[in-house]
Amino acid sequence: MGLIINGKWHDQWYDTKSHQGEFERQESRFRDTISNDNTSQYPAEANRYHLYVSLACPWAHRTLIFRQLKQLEDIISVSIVQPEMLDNGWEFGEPTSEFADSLYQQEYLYQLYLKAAPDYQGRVTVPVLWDKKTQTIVNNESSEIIRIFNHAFNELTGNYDDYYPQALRSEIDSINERIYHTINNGVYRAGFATTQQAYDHAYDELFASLDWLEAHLSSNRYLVGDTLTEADWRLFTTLIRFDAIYHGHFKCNRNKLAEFSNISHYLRELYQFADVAKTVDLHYSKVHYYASHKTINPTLIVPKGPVQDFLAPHNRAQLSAKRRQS
Ligand SMILES: N[C@@H](CCC(=O)N[C@@H](CS)C(=O)NCC(=O)O)C(=O)O
Repeated sequence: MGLIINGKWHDQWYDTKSHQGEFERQESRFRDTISNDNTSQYPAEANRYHLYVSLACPWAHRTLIFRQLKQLEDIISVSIVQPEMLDNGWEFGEPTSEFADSLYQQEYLYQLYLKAAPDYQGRVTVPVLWDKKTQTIVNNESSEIIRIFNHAFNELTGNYDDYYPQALRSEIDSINERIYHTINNGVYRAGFATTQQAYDHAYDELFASLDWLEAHLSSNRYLVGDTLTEADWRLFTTLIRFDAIYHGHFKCNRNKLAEFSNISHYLRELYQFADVAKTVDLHYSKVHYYASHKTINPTLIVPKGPVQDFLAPHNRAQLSAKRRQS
């Protein structure tokens, strides 16, 4: 893994030394939007935009879920990078492989970043929302890409489902804030910490939030009452990887999620929602984490377990019924 400095790729692990052993996530650089106004720089058009993802990455996974939920599969094409992220960062496969760069047949994702911006400095991350027409990156920040997918193409698809409804925005934003810091990024802060203190701090905040979540989900079907929102999907992509990856690889091991009853049922409900299960690939995800992070797992051995059944029944519908009665 590495980053671009002055137009060249450098193989380099995260710099935690300058932050007392804490992992700090880099701000995303490309922050444009797509709108349904034809005069905008990036108007909503079918077959114009392309998504670059890794199936392992929880941030990229959010965008795949929104592509699925909002019925954008025929309008927005996708390329998937290879699971391992090694000395050259994210890599593509041979042009005939399932991991090919179907647009430019490049070898590495960093080449795409340099194509978009020859002056780009920093880490090369997925997801990337690419404009085939102007050949540049529209946006590489998952929280913004999902909002683009939530509404920009509604008139083209006829799908008006809204996961960020106006009336709930302030509640969604404040839940997102807590979950981003302590859970989504919290597992990374624990796993990439290079001092005991930084790890302990991230671990404590993570499990305090999971305890809060378990209690919250005892009387709320979703994060924001009875309405399924983007806050749930943002959380889902971390929860689904938790027992298979973060519990062992990132040392988030006070409990397995399977030990939290409400969280487990909630997770199964989300997994079983529409075609969301099609976006989940835990084998590929395990290969990415265990076989890429040499500093954490030097043998690069990928564990076989755990055995999990996300298709087992869940009890979440009873909760909405109960709320209606009370
Ligand atoms: N803020 C970004 C974060 C994306 C991100 O960090 N992706 C990881 C994969 S899970 C990545 O590509 N990391 C490469 C690196 O850090 O060098 C987003 O949410 O879109």
